[in-house]
Amino acid sequence: MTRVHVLATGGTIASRSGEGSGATAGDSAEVLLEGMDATADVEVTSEDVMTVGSYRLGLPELATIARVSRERAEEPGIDGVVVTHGTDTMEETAFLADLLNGTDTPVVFTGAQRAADHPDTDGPRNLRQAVLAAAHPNARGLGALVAFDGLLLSARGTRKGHTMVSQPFTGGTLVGTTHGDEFRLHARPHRPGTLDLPDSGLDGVRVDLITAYPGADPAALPSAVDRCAHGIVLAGTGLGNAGPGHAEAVADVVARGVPVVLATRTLAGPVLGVYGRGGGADILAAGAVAAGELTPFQARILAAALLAHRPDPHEFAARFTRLR
Ligand SMILES: NC(=O)C[C@H](N)C(=O)O
Repeated sequence: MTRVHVLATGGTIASRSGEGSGATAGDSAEVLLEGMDATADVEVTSEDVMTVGSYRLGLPELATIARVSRERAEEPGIDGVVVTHGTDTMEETAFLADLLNGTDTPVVFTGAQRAADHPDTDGPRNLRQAVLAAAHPNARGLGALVAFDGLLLSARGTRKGHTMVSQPFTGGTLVGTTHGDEFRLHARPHRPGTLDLPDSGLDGVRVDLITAYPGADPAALPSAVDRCAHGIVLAGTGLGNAGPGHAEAVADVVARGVPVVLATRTLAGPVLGVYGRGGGADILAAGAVAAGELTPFQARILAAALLAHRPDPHEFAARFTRLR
């Protein structure tokens, strides 16, 4: 019999309104599975990793979740792993899990937009679809995925694009769809490679995200380094541009040994060094590494995972460019 192992981490799928200051995560994996309709032919086991809203997570917790997901994926008796997680930062943890997953066993993230005690909660349905996708033979080798409201998206490239609708995720590759108990594979996601974390995980690693906007102060870059950032992601405008002073600020922090990744705050498309006068061409010439098509949030996760190994700047640039 196919076995799927569920890792619960919290989020709205595990939250109830209760009394007091708003919904909080509290339901265990066991409670989540009690609310889910049984799945014929799939044995479901589970464990609790943590029980928090994903807006409270830091990099060490992301590393814990991603590592446990990989360890379970490596277990011979487990055919698929499901991670229940808050939607706010699912795109970060799922991408880290994708980077770490060198096995053929899929790791399928899911959650809910409406709390467990909401009359129209979407959690049990999403969980069931995630379990069925994780159990499916066609899901093998797909890395980490996000199953939500009938769609299965690649972890790489996806982002939360709406605060409250039932399908909040956008971007990424549409890998498959589920309809009832039927799962269909449409495409295989682009996965350029995997990596390991050191024993210390992401403890102590700091990567700051700085956004370009009209009138933005380029001093945000050196002050991030003063506050001990090991790396910076600059979310530029459009193709990866920023206003006066940013290219010089990039050159300054790169000279101090702190890598800068140039991403775009635009929803889709690659970073390209097209514009001068401080635009992307100058920022890349100042030593920034292009994020390619990675979102700023996922570029930050890749940068953190690489910086955990304390690479020299050339090694960082080469590994980032290979895995982006
Ligand atoms: N829908 C959700 O799961 C949002 C929740 N606040 C979280 O990210 O934990």
